[in-house]
Amino acid sequence: MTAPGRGTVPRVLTIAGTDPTGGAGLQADLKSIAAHGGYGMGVVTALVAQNTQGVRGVHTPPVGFLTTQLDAVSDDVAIDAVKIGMLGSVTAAAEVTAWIARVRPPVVVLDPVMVATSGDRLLEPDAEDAVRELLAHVDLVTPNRPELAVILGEPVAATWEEALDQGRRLSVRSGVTVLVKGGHFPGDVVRDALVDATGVVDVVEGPRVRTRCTHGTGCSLSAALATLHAHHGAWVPALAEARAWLTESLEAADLLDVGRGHGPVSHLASLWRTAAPRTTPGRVAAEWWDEIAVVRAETDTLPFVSALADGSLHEDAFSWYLAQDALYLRDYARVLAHASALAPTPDEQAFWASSAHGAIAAEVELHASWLGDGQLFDARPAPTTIAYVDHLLGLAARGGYGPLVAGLLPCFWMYVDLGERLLAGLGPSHPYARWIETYGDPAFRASTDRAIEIVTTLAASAGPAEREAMLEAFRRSAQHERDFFAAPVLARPAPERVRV
Ligand SMILES: Nc1ncnc2c1ncn2[C@@H]1O[C@H](COP(=O)(O)OP(=O)(O)OP(=O)(O)O)[C@@H](O)[C@H]1O
Ligand SMILES: Cc1ncc(COP(=O)(O)O)c(N)n1
Repeated sequence: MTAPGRGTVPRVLTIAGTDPTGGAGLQADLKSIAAHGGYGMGVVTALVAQNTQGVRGVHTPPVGFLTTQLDAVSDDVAIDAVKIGMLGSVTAAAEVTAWIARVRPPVVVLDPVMVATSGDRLLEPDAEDAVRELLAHVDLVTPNRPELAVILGEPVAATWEEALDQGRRLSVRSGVTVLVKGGHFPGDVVRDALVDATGVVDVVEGPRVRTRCTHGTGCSLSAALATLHAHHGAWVPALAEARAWLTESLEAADLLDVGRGHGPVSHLASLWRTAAPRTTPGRVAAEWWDEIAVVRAETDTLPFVSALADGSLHEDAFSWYLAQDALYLRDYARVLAHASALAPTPDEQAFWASSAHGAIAAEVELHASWLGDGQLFDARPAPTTIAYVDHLLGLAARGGYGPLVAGLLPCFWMYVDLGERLLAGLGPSHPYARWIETYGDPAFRASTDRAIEIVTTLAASAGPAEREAMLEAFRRSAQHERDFFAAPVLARPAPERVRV
């Protein structure tokens, strides 16, 4: 989706009553205007305490305040289109008529709201004449089947053809284009027709959507038409586009799960379908974990990991691995300390500092308890150790906090994952139980969860380039983890032994 250029977003004003549940009236109009690429503005005629089940009360502010609202908009903003919905009273209708006559907005659509879907009246009976007078000042009127009859002072049309005929006569009488709406006629196909005074009829058909959620369809359609006319400059393409949108919005309506009566349509369903999915820390975590699925599977099947799991790992190979781990931890601790230095918050600074302390303490512990004081072992860093450490030191040198902490994450995450699984299958006399317990430890899990939280929260709010750089650092560290586990040679020839 490209950003709209200057002057390409029509400024559309709705003059309507309210619906605090957001399905009809002014709230629905604003969503509809936005869904069609318009800038929505709203002047309130009446406050309606209603929900999807019915109307509980109507509060009409003094009509003088309606005028103040209308003037506040027109004194400041160039209006491209107006939609008029619920007027409620004679005085409100007369006031809006006077304002329209004065301001002469380029396009005016009148939805002559009289009765809600629930059956509650939204227009005082004596205001019907005032609505008829307003007709002379509008470009399109969108009555439903009963409203068409009331405006003409005739019985409700029994058939679609009768409704079309009523629409034609209303257009001749008022000089206004009439949208005859077929929502109230039975059948699998729903028809709407634009009828003008010359007798031209343009019918747009669509499937009837099987849903109870039709609250506010008339409001939403008329607001869509006002906005789309500002885009297209004509009613027929505006209606075709609005109808296709309304069908999609009705199809998605049940998913909203709003209210227990006639729910609202899903005004933004089409945008939500095509918009990029929202990035959340949880989604980043799931995607990144999935991203290294192959590397994790390769790690799990390494001979070293299998032998460690069943306890058959030769002591020499384990010692060699531990020595590499100790060498790695020295630099890993330095890089964690670097992350602490770059951290944007005291909390994160403390976390990385404490992790740095944990890593170097683990190195000291490895020496003391596993490698033995004065024990000889091959202490030169293996190529895999050098490569992993160089990758992390490179991230630290480049100075970006995001990629750096993303690169630090696999050492937490892959270890805790492996440690927990090894711990779950640990037999009673496993020779490396104590070492495995370090990584399956709940405290290490808690640190890992915090590291995941920090990194994924950062990635979720980062721009695409930064997020990709973070993912790349994470991916490469995961590969280094795998290679680190692949490095020990299980049946080792007598190694060259030096003292650390
Ligand atoms: N179930 C449905 N499936 C498809 N389109 C529908 C359905 N119900 C209504 N519509 C369409 O919604 C629009 C409004 O129709 P309707 O004739 O119900 O007007 P309304 O009574 O003014 O609406 P409201 O429910 O807001 O009072 C029309 O375009 C109509 O064709
Ligand atoms: C403020 C206001 N305006 C219009 C309607 C009609 O919508 P519906 O007929 O779908 O209830 C309404 N219920 N409330």
